[in-house]
Amino acid sequence: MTQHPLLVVMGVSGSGKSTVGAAIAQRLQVAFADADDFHPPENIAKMASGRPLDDDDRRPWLETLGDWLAEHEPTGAVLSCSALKRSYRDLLHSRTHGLQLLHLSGTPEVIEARLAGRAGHFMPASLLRSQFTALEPLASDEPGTTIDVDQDIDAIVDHYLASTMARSLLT
Ligand SMILES: Nc1ncnc2c1ncn2[C@@H]1O[C@H](COP(=O)(O)OP(=O)(O)O)[C@@H](O)[C@H]1O
Ligand SMILES: O=C(O)[C@H](O)[C@@H](O)[C@H](O)[C@H](O)COP(=O)(O)O
Repeated sequence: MTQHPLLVVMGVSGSGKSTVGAAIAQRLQVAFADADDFHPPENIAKMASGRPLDDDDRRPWLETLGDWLAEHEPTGAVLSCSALKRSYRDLLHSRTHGLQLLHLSGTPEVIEARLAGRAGHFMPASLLRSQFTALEPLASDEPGTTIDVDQDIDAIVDHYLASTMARSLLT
């Protein structure tokens, strides 16, 4: 692990990005942000009305997120962000150095059950199918780790921290 890790926790809605991202940031003692809090009101209204975002809706949001990450390079940070497509992740990389990714991966069944149990969020569970359609899992040339979300939160965090520690010992 680099001294000041810069990490995006990615995945579809309900995969646990906010929960796991905040827990990793706490363990690493670095800043945390949730990309949901950077959506303009139009994006929130669109999702809340049951319509998925498209590339044009997401571009300015991703640019803002890339700038947030770049600002936090000196101290390290964790950002939970869907980052569903390779092109979105490439945009974040283009504004940063040394960005790592953690993909929280799960079956539609497991994640649907999580969304059903989550209250008070603007994102309707009906959009989950479109999230899986858009999702492009990490490719082998992308710097990151994929972890199955069908385990408890502490296990996911421990697995991630152990895997990055092991990788840093090998480099
Ligand atoms: N590993 C897990 N095991 C059980 N419940 C989880 C796990 N990860 C997240 N949750 C719960 O699932 C719901 C969705 O998690 P959340 O962090 O909001 O996902 P996202 O930010 O990806 O939409 C929340 O109610 C959260 O408490
Ligand atoms: O790119 C998108 O379509 C959105 O970012 C989406 O993926 C995200 O999931 C929503 O903002 C809901 O927020 P949660 O992921 O917290 O459900």
